[in-house]
Amino acid sequence: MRDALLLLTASAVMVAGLWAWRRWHYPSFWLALGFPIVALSVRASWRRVALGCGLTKKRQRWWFTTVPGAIASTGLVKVRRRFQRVAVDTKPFMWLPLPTRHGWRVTLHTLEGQTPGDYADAAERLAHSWGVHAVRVSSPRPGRVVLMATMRDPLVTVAQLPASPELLKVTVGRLETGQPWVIDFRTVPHWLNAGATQSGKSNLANALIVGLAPQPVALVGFDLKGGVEFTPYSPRLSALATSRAESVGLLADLVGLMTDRMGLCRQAGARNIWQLPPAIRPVPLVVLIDELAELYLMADKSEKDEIAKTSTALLRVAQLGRAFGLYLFCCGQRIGSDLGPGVTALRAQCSGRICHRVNDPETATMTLGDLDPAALVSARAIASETPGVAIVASQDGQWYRARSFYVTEATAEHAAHTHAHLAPAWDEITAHLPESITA
Ligand SMILES: Nc1ncnc2c1ncn2[C@@H]1O[C@H](COP(=O)(O)OP(=O)(O)OP(=O)(O)O)[C@@H](O)[C@H]1O
Repeated sequence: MRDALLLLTASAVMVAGLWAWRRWHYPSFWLALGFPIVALSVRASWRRVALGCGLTKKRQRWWFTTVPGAIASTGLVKVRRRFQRVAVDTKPFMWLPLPTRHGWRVTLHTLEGQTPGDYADAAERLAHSWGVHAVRVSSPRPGRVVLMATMRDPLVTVAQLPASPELLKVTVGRLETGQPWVIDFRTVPHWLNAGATQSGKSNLANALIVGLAPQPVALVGFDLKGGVEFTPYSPRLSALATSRAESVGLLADLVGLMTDRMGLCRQAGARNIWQLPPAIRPVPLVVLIDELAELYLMADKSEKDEIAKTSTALLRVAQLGRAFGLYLFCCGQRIGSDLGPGVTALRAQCSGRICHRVNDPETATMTLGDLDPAALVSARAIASETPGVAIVASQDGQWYRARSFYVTEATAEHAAHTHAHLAPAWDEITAHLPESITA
């Protein structure tokens, strides 16, 4: 019976392999030999693995068992086989593994009382048992979990940045599942991008600039590192603030712009700018902030007022900006409550979270917040040899390991110069604002 099942499984995985080959043109070795062997060994060892990883449940079953019987004339105890109810370990039902680009995936039926969290807790144990790089858990519907195994780290090398033709949507890298890592501002309007120095934050901002530069959007920069990061991209930026004083003015403009767009939407009976007719729809605006902490740090008390204004304005943009086409991408080495209550409130508004390599667990905790604790462990494990690798809280509500495409400053600068003619002038954008705001 067991052999027949294995034979059936082998034939099915061969068919699955052929299908995958036709679809993705797999290397024939993995298809013809590697995957069927792996799939068979996964199926064959599932009982032991599930038992070892604590994923089985005791169930009462009718079973033939051996029980001691009468004492024979030789003095030995006779044994009898009896059909009786006993508690046996039951494993979750496993479907056939299917090949994926970087390994395989398999669907399981959860046992009563189990949740996807139980499988997520066991993911590391499963990865070690199967000898794979990582196992990720998702749950497409109640009662089912999908285990996605990656054979080796797919983030060691990632390909080149592809074109991003869709408005406000940029493919910035690759997820460890092999899928593209997409930053879609219309789905997740505000993002926090944290990481220690040399962890790849600016590289990600470069990827965004290259992706957004050919699109009909206005880009606004806040570069409190004295402008060293964003000044080379100024041809494509509609406005750039490089000091605290300039930031206060630019943020006041942004708040004014938001209020103006609110009025426009109200008059047209629209809930957001996307419901306005294209002829009167204002241009969407992506605000890139490098070194967020610089906006909040206070050298002496004289800066208190400026910081309060900055903090309030930025929070208002984060709270109300989405409907009026204002999107935030905030980068920083440390984004914590020690910078003041403004940062904590801003963080709560940013549902997109990216955590590169960090130096301390608190930064990972502050960035990834209340995500699965495994995400924090993963963030802490990012090696300094792999800049650009990050933990991303994605729009599907899950977290992923991902790596941005390598985009040099020269590439971003070239994109900024090539598409400079698409940068709307700031005076044009703010033309309707009252003098008191733009002054
Ligand atoms: N995705 C990537 N792939 C390969 N190399 C990368 C990647 N991202 C960054 N790097 C490398 O890491 C270096 C540091 O990256 P980056 O300047 O983006 O870090 P950072 O976090 O902005 O540092 P800082 O805070 O000091 O400005 C870059 O010079 C680049 O060579």
